[in-house]
Amino acid sequence: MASPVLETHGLVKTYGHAESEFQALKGITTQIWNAESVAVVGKSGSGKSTLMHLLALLDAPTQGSIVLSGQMTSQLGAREFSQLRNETFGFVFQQFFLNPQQTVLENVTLPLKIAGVSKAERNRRGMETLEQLDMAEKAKNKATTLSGGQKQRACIARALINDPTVIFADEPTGNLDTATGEIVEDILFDLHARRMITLIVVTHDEDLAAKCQRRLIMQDGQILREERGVTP
Ligand SMILES: Nc1ncnc2c1ncn2[C@@H]1O[C@H](COP(=O)(O)OP(=O)(O)OP(=O)(O)O)[C@@H](O)[C@H]1O
Repeated sequence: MASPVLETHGLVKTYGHAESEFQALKGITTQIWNAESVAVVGKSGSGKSTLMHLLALLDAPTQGSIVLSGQMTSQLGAREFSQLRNETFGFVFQQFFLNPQQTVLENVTLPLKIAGVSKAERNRRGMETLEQLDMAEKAKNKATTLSGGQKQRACIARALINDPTVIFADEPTGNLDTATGEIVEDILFDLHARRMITLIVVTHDEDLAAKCQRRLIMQDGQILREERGVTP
């Protein structure tokens, strides 16, 4: 039977203090199942990115809890917390977040460097992953010399390098033209299907959301409703 990879219980996130206080999430209880694809959709300001940041352990909730593979994350120390995040999650962002001073290979292998993997092993695994994404010949290029689609493929390679359980993609095609965006979508859904990677996508793009098995529709810091099924 499927088990949740992530569960949230009564998740509240409040930004600011006193008069400027704003409740961006108002008590979210949900599950993300192992190996499913989920889109988080809703109007601007509805809380999508805030929810993603909490699920990805990039930020802490004001109230409520997050359980990752059965483990209550609030009980982890800071070091365990970042180690778990580095080992379990891969990230693909609209803005790429590649270091322009570094080569593609250095960018892609950064999560391994953080995990303390030797340089030889980093380079071996980096090249293997770049080959899978048809990017091996760009390994020595500086990240700035890549096209948008190539940058996003480098980001997907970086997201994959630690063999993650979950990939978080925040508007992954937002900076790409339609054709390039579709190639990137195909890569992400192919990885999801072949490697059983859980895919959590935050997007305004209805076509992209429709390709996910489930959609969480957010409004004013709450999940308004859920939709299931992939639109053909
Ligand atoms: N650091 C912050 N300080 C104060 N308010 C914040 C902060 N981050 C987000 N907010 C507010 O929380 C609400 C939810 O923001 P969030 O970025 O999660 O929305 P979103 O649905 O992802 O929006 P978009 O689609 O525009 O990216 C918004 O009203 C936003 O202004």
